[in-house]
Amino acid sequence: MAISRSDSTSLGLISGLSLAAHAIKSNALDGAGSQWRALKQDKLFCIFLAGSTASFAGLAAREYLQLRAQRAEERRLALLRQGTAAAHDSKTAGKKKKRVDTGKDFWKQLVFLLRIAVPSASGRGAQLLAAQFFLLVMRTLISVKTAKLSVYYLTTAMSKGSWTHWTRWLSNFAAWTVMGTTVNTGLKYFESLIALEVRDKVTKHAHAKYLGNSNKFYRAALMQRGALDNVDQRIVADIEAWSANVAQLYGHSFKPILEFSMSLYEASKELGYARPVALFATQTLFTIFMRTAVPSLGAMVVKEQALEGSFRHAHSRLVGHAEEVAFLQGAPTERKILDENLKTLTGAKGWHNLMRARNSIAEQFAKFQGIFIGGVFVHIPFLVRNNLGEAERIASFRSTEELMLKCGSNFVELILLGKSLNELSGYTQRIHELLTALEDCSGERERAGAGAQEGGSRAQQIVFTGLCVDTPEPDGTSRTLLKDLDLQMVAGKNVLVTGPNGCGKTSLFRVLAGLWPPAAGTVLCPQSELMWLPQRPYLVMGTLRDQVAYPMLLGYSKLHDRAILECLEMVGLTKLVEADVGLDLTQMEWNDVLSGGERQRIGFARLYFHKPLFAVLDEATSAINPDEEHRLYEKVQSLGTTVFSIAHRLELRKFHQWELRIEGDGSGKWELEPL
Ligand SMILES: Nc1ncnc2c1ncn2[C@@H]1O[C@H](COP(=O)(O)OP(=O)(O)OP(=O)(O)O)[C@@H](O)[C@H]1O
Repeated sequence: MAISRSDSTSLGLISGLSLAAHAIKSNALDGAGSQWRALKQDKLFCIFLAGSTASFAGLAAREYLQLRAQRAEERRLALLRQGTAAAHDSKTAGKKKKRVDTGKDFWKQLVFLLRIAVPSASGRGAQLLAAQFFLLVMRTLISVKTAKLSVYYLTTAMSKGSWTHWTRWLSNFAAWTVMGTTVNTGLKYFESLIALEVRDKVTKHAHAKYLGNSNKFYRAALMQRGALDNVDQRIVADIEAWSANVAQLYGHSFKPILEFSMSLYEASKELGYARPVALFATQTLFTIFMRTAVPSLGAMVVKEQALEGSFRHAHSRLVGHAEEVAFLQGAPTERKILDENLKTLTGAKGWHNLMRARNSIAEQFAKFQGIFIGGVFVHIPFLVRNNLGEAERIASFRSTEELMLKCGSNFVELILLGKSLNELSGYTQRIHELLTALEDCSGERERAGAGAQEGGSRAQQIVFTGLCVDTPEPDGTSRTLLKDLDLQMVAGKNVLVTGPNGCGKTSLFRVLAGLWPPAAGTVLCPQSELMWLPQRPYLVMGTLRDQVAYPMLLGYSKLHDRAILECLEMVGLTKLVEADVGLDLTQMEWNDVLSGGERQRIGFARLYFHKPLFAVLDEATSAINPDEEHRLYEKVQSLGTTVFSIAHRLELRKFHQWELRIEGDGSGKWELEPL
């Protein structure tokens, strides 16, 4: 099969190209004429071509004009909103857009995330990557060998009419088919396993940061800005897309590298190295030039994911407030809000698709240019070679051409990996931003923690010393709620906190719990001995038992059932314990099946169950009738829990020894009086 290399390369590159140029010059008219004649003979095809081109162009123009109008309207609205949070967002989004590319930052961020995804060289992730690598090498071997042998045998069989060669082709084809199918299936399977493994590791890492000991999820919810907006979207959707992209890129970057090198090696046996090298140098230059014309896919991904997040958030809000909206008959308004969100999302995606089409033109052009130039480089030596029989010439040409085509398409694939990396950079930035922002929250927490320290040996009391509390305004401007508060709270001395709405009653306890950092001063508090009962107690997904034991999750364990039943009895909720299922009773959403008063009673049952030394009762009995309220308070006292209460009802004063009155006039003034 092989022809001597000196034969094939005896024609120099330049002289070969000048021969080709001469041939084109002499036959260009003939080429164009033959195309024209072929078209004229096929009128039906011409009509179809003209019709479909016209309708495509019409549709594309309409889409373009619509999207342009929509973008102009969005820009106008953004200008109107200037100075508001929305304008702030769009400005920061604009800044972000510039930063998304595959530069140095991207590689740093990617390495940072990959270290989380594959933490050790012997772990499951590394094993999967190694297995995938061997499969990739195997597939490349199969594909390169098949290309060369198959084409050679088949072309020889056809040109010589040789059954022997045809049978060789058949057995070769059958053998490689079985192997190829197995390897390709393995590759797909391992790609999905890698994607899952990467997602699992990165998501768990994000969960650990988000839901670690320091209430970062609370800060994330509080500071819904920048990297902490749509945390759910980033953790659920972005990490999933990033993992799938990484797994796909791993396979798709090794494959072209391997296939390119092996095909080039095989083809060089016929063509030498000069032609392929010249070919790929041309292609590199061409592709670099084309890439300057394409937009940044990373920036598009960032924007799209942010809009997806907002759309999802709008839906979640409706689910969370379904009852209020239904009472207010707000469905048409909510629909408008959701449709507006959808419109912004589809508008942005539509525009991006148009930009991607530009990208695709550049890509397709690069591919066809590769095939064209590749073809010319391979065609010339065989066109001028006279020392081969017809069958031999065709067989050698076809098998070499096949290899060079493989080389070419892999080379283009390799260069176009830039596109996939560009898309990946969008997800990478969003996830990296989130993890870094969660890391930064620690600073806040440390500052908060500096205020709300564990009491140590003084664990039987809560002490505020020179405490100042400011609101954490997202734009950096804050208001003073409390100034220089000195208060020592000892066991058995309950404090009633009063003041006008918004004066900072709850905020004082946010600082006490370490959720907000104090503006100045310190708080000493036995955190593990403090419990908070809000107006709307949180109900966890789980059994009735879990509602009482929260934050302990007992599930179906009956270990504490007696105590839990007693607590439910004390708050008058034994009716919830159904005869057949008992405390195993589970509801999809407890908030939907319990009334406001029942929810507050669950809160008290929880308090009785845990018996903390201190508790903050923040309007915790607002939905309970006064008689019951008294009994609940008496029980709290008898269990030895000292309380801070925020309450407006005068009847509750008798359960407290002190009143802390906050002025709420912006001066931060307060008064402490015995009751
Ligand atoms: N996350 C926040 N970011 C910025 N400001 C906040 C935040 N949470 C509360 N505030 C502001 O802090 C002030 C005090 O709020 P706080 O909840 O402590 O009021 P309150 O005295 O408990 O009021 P009420 O009696 O109505 O429950 C309010 O003006 C409120 O707008």
